[in-house]
Amino acid sequence: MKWKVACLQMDIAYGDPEKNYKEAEKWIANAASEANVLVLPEMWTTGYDLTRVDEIADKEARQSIEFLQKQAVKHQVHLIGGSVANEEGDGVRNTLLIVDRNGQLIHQYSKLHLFQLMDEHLYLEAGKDESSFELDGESVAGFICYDLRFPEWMSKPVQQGAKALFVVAEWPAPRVNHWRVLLQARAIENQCYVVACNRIGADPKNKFAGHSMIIDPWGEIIAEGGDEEEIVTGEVDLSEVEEIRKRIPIFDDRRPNRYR
Ligand SMILES: NC(=O)CCC(=O)C(=O)O
Repeated sequence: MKWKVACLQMDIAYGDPEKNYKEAEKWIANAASEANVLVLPEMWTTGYDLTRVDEIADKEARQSIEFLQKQAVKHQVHLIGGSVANEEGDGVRNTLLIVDRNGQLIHQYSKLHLFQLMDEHLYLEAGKDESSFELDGESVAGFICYDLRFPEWMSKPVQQGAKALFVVAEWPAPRVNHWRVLLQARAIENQCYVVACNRIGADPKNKFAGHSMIIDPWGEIIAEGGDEEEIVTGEVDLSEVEEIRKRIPIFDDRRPNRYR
């Protein structure tokens, strides 16, 4: 399976979902002419306006799901639909929405690791979902920002067959070095593609890094964004994963009973 992927490295209006839906519509239309799997950033409907999150979160993510379904069908693209503030019965979660080109919501994943430096633990609930899902019959997985610092969590779907890991983020500029190195490390240690979309711009507390990245299973950077709004595109050829896993068979050589 080959995909042309695009990371929508967009700015996000703080606490203004209606403006963000309008902007995202333009971004999706532009990216759809270049790619068939589009990735939006973390919390793209609201940004990190957490003090108002009860007011502006999307109820059961309904409006966001409907928006993504309409865009996916209109442009015939799969949408790794970034994450949104999702108000569920027992609280608000940071939820990644995956919609395929037929408009089916094929998976939801709520962020497991809440990032205390950005107050997530004060306003959000941790998720309970698995990260893996199938896209065009291929096993892949989706993660959200701070999850990137937890290699055991990111390798879990890979042990079960995932060949590509999607990451959506609002990763601040002062730690861009961590972002780049960790993404490359996750690709190398899991011998899989990593497709990571980070926002750009600033909110009242943080300036964000951009530098969305598409990395192959050997750890080579196929494409990387800079410090501006842009669409970062690259080709993902999943047959490469098998090739690399044969070259250095780390999954055969693992000794899990010695790791605890
Ligand atoms: N939105 C996030 O989870 C940010 C994570 C982050 O900045 C980090 O350093 O980790």
